[in-house]
Amino acid sequence: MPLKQMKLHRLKMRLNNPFTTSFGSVQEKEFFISEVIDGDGNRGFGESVAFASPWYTEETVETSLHVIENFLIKILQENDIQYPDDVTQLFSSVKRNNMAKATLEGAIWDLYAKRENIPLSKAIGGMKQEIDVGISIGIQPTIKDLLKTIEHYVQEGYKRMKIKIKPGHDVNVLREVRKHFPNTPIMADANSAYTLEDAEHLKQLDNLGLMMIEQPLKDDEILDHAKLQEELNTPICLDESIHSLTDAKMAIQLGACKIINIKIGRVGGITEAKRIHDYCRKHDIPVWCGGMLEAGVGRAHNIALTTLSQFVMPGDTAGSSHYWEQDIIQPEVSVKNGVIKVPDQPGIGYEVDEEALKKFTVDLKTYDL
Ligand SMILES: O=C(O)CCC(=O)c1ccccc1C(=O)O
Ligand SMILES: [Mg+2]
Repeated sequence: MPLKQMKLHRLKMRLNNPFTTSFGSVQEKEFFISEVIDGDGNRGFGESVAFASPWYTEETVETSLHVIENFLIKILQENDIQYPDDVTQLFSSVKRNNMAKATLEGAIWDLYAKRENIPLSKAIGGMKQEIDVGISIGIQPTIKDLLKTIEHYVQEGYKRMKIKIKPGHDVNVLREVRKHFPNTPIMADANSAYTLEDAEHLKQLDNLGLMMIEQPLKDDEILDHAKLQEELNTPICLDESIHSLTDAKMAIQLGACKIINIKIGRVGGITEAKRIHDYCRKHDIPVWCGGMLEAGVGRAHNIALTTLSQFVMPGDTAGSSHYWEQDIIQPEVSVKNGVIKVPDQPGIGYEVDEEALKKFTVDLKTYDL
């Protein structure tokens, strides 16, 4: 692929509502839109997902920029890319920093699909024309607020409700939720807030009919997750623990989880996400696509990934308007009855709205490739 230039648009956008997890709240979001341009004037887009502080993984907006500018761009300048999969191999000389890598790799995948004149979903081997999505609900000020919020999203048709939990705000809350919504598919996400010593307490979740509990323990506690899964009937789903196919293999073979949440940024790009997907498919492990409060470009990548066959559970890719007053793509991502229609235009299948992009841009850097 004749890559000519990479642009890094730094955007600042404000979420409609603060999003609260066991680790704190996010409302202002700074991130990068990567734009790779070829010799024929095609443009591919990617989006970075690291937050301002390293609460989710060790990466931040600033570490992403540091790694992209000083290492990853050089690799693209010094090597020819035949196929997007090459990028993962080339970037492997840089350890971890997966979100930085995925920022550039995603743009190259979009460019590749546009050059081939096919949707990104087809370029990666996806077959679905529609995908099912659920919604992730942050910690609310009161149980009453939470119940009202859930009611709203049940009415909108989202396919499952993900409720954030933390110590002191878990079994009690979920019991109440289950009482009001006896038949709604519900899951919980702890974002690493517990230790194995909480096993007895977490066992109380077993009679609430949850689809799964996501990431109860620390990201590197794969062994402890295996011990916890032995105690729990509720399936464990891993999020923060899975940075690579190697992590996924270890987690599955040790019995640390029964379900995996795949996030493109966390695993270093679409190619690695596909490899994890393929392994899970072979081993009958259901997967679903997680979210990082993305703007439209990242959302479009998640939609394409979710068209792969082993994404058998609703993901976190809610509609644009749930997050943003104005998104940066046209049309915005819309969800009807918990379903997104997969776009059939080339590449990510949504147009980047140049005016919106400009409006939210606080810095722009250009690198010749
Ligand atoms: O709606 C979304 O994009 C996902 C929301 C979410 O749960 C989340 C948001 C930011 C960081 C981590 C997580 C998570 O899945 O743990
Ligand atoms: Mg999670």
